[in-house]
Amino acid sequence: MNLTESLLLALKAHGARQIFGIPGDFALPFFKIIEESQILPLYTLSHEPGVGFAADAAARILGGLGVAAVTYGAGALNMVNPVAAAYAEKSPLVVLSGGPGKNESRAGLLLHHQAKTLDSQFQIFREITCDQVRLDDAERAPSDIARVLANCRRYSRPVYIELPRDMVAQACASVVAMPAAAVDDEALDACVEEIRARLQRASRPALMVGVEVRRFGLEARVAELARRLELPVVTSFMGRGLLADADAPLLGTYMGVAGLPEVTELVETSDGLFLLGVIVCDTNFGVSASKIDLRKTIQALDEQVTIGYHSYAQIPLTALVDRLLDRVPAASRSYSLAAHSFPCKMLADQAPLTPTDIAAAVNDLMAEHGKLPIASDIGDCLFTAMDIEHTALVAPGYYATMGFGVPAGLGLQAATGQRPLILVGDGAFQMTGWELGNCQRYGWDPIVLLFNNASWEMLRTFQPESRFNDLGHWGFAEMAAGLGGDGQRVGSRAALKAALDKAVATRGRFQLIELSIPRGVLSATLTRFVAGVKKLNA
Ligand SMILES: Cc1ncc(Cc2c([C@H](C)O)sc(CCOP(=O)(O)OP(=O)(O)O)c2C)c(N)n1
Ligand SMILES: [Mg+2]
Repeated sequence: MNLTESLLLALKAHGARQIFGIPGDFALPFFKIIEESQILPLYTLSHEPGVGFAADAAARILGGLGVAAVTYGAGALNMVNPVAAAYAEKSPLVVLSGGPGKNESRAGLLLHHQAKTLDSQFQIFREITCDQVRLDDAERAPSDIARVLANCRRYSRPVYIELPRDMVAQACASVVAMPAAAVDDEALDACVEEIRARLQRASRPALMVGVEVRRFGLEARVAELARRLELPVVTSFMGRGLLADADAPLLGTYMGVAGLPEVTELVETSDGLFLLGVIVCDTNFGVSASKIDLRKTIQALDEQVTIGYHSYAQIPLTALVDRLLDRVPAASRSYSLAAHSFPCKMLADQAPLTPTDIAAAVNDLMAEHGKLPIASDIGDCLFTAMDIEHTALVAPGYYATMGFGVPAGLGLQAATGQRPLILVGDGAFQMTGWELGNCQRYGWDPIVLLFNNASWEMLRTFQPESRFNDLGHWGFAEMAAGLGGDGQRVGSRAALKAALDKAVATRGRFQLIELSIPRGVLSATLTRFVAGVKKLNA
């Protein structure tokens, strides 16, 4: 077996199900082995940001590893932003980069794709990954790969693997997975007992679930725990979509002043707020009407549990949830809450479109045809998603990079085989929407809702006087056919309903519905968000 095959088998054993990539001369040798070995399917896309976002989304939706394969220099450095997004949002993404062979630097020439030194790329990725390795020693490679992939899964953060092109076909032993890190049983018990005592003492305990619950595949167990503890559950903004299909007392998504009043009230008045796998960041908490005193909460994140002024170290979320379930008796009755009612039954008349109409039309579509997993870009399309029924959702809710939506939708379909719904603004579509041109080769057929307000509208809400937020009119619908799909521009509710019905009925080609939204017409959530931020900053 050669080094690349050993690596591919290890990736598969650690939960990778496909590779997204763009080759280059430094990567051709290992791409050849990927293609010929058929250990993992390879999907090439058109621009490395799309490769990174697609691989990230595949990791998020499957709870496995996402794999992004690129060439050295121009390819890998083109993907820094998606890897940084994966790091910030705790997505287990593996970056495979080709690299110069051992002797190439000895010729004394600068190499093409070299930025500063031959090691610069490695140093850049050190900053946005939790572990890195250059596979320049076939003897050491199996243990190096085992360590790096174990850390990728354990910390749910990206890792960087550089494959010098003179190493990829070297004979190499298979990789033996590292055993899971030991957990101190007594510390775990003490931590669980203290959490239970805190929750029992609280008069208004509540559970907030965040991204780590999905990253470690804990949704069903956390739903069971919420039922047993009889805790109302909310998701963080980033955690939207969590527990969508679980039998859990889910109240909604916490968004402070921008969110549902009953959710805001529950979270901000709770005297026993249990943050499970929640990243404590501004998009999750920045819009709190009353500053939540985090010192009064229980926070479990990054293998640490903080209660008040003290912390328990090395308590993985899985071990914590499992031990809580061991200690909390099964519920005698099923505990559920009145589900929040979302906009629905859109009136299919000639009225112009608003984001709330779009959410209602999507809810009607899902009520009739079943839920669709959603990949959303940032912008008002993501705020609109807060009015869509709970369903699997991948979105860069915290790192907030544009360009995620379309490639992430392709990643979802590659990973799950399910047809996704993609929500994207016109500005973000201009960045990576062209990846739709790859759908035909792979038989992907997402339904794309393109929110066209001819504007960087989110920016305009903060700085309305700036004309540079005007994007002008791009004929996105007309471009769809050239990319191998079907496009339609709609400006009324009736036209939207008809376009969605046609899209659902058409399989095998992506369906792009360009939604003409009048300037300044915002979703209810973004309207509340902007008003809330202005009030908090006043
Ligand atoms: C890669 C990238 N570049 C720039 C930004 C800044 C930015 C926003 C965030 C605040 O940083 S929101 C926004 C406008 C988005 O426009 P569009 O996709 O059309 O959506 P909408 O019209 O709904 O706003 C920009 C440019 C970003 N988030 N990501
Ligand atoms: Mg826009």
